[in-house]
Amino acid sequence: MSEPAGHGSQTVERIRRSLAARLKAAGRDGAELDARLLVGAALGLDLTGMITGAKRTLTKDEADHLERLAQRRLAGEPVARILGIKEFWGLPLHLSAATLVPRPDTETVVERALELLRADGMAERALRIADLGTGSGAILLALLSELPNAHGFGTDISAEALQTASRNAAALGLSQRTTWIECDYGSGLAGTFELIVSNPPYIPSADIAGLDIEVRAHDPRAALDGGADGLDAYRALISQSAGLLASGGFLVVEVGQGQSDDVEALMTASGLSPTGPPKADLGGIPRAVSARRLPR
Ligand SMILES: C[S@@+](CC[C@H](N)C(=O)[O-])C[C@H]1O[C@@H](n2cnc3c(N)ncnc32)[C@H](O)[C@@H]1O
Repeated sequence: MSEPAGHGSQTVERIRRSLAARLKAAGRDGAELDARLLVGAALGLDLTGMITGAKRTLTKDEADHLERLAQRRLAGEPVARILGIKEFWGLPLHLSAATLVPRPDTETVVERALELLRADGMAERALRIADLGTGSGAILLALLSELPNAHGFGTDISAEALQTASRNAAALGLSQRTTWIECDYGSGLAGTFELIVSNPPYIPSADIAGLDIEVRAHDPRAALDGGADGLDAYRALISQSAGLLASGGFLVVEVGQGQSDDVEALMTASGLSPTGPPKADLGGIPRAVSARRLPR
């Protein structure tokens, strides 16, 4: 058993509050939640454990462990990277150095895809779904969790990202309905798909140096860099998708701020028909652009 920390008054509650104050003073967003997550991780406590154990004193080992995690957060590392896990669509997803931390905005792509399939009565069908640039598998696994008869094909140029996605599928009991393929967007896929989704890299190369340290230093560059105008990935994957969509199939992609018109124009130029205005994220920014290969 380790010695209690020498500070005497380092109770779970006090150290959580003091860590939140340090994170706030350092200008880190979400300081309260981050402090709770880091204390929970260092002490192996869930929310209930933190409430019932609020008055207990930390051991020196626990205090040292927490301080190491705190220093990483104070230096700008996102909590999801420190913990190695992030919740997306209510699903806990493991991360690796090769995967983007899935963002809440990306749930807009999942919502739009489900709306389109459900409006068309397709949700119960044995759909084939492709996710181009799948990363942790976030979008694909969220869709499979909602569509009981669908099979998902996730592609990525990163073998390490695909290993992480495959591990996430196994942890969620979805392995049987997934196939992971290392290739350039849709180039390694065969057959046709009722739904293709993608959240590709879309940051213009020159803008990356100006991003917050949490993104610039901790998300993989291959997940961010969209080329000179940010649209390189869309040029590649939209024309590929037009050839892979089944008749009546949908393409839904995430876009960066101000990119929706250009991406819609690329879809139209590839013979796809927009399915309505882009779906906005919670901040009101057009985020999910969708189109359909019209049934002949
Ligand atoms: C913005 S991240 C999105 C990851 C995940 N879909 C999500 O929403 O959290 C883009 C992903 O595309 C992958 N990628 C980049 N270039 C690619 C290419 N040429 N072909 C396939 N995947 C690519 C990256 O490795 C990364 O996993």
